[in-house]
Amino acid sequence: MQQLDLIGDVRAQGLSAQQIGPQACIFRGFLREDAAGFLADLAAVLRASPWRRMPTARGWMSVEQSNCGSHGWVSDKKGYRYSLFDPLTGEPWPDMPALWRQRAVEAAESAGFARFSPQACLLNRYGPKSKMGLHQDRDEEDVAAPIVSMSFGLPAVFLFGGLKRTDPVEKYLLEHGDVLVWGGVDRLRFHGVMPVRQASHALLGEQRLNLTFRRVLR
Ligand SMILES: O=C(O)CCC(=O)C(=O)O
Ligand SMILES: [Fe+2]
Repeated sequence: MQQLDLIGDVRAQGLSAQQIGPQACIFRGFLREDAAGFLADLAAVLRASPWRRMPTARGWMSVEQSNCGSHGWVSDKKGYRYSLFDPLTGEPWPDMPALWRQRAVEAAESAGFARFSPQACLLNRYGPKSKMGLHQDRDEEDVAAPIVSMSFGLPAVFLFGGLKRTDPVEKYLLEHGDVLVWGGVDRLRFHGVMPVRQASHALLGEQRLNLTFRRVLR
């Protein structure tokens, strides 16, 4: 089993890495210096593909979502899938900003996943009380690639379960600037987000933003 081998390097850069599974790791404050750059890019992404709430077979997502990259994750009454086009505009999704891609690739590499090449970035916007139920990320054909997840704004409690829905879950606080990477033997673990507590973040106000970078096709 491949273990994280670059935690030493990350620490040397003044960042702390918290291993939460054999191949899962939280890099605390990884994006501390990048928030302004990410927010500038976010405005451009959202001009092309605005926030929207997606329907599911059983109701509505509690988060607002968008995508950038060549592929975007979409949900409707028929189910979940990746699409080359934004169903709201009929246009391709906006490009993945270079800074976002670069930091996602660096985080993956720091967690032991070299040559990560994401095709999709799903954007989630959590207002107060928004949550995400336990699920697996399994709409991607390529589960050899990790998921890289970036958090900004209000903190949230991330639930990290096992490979079965009924396995016990661990709880980790994800804060502004944290990056979580999970892959390999941890790639299909159930996970979710507890309802975000109402508060105001200095930069982002009453919201939490989460970006997940995914390799869709092999
Ligand atoms: O918001 C998060 O931290 C996780 C989001 C997530 O699991 C997803 O978009 O599939
Ligand atoms: Fe997920």
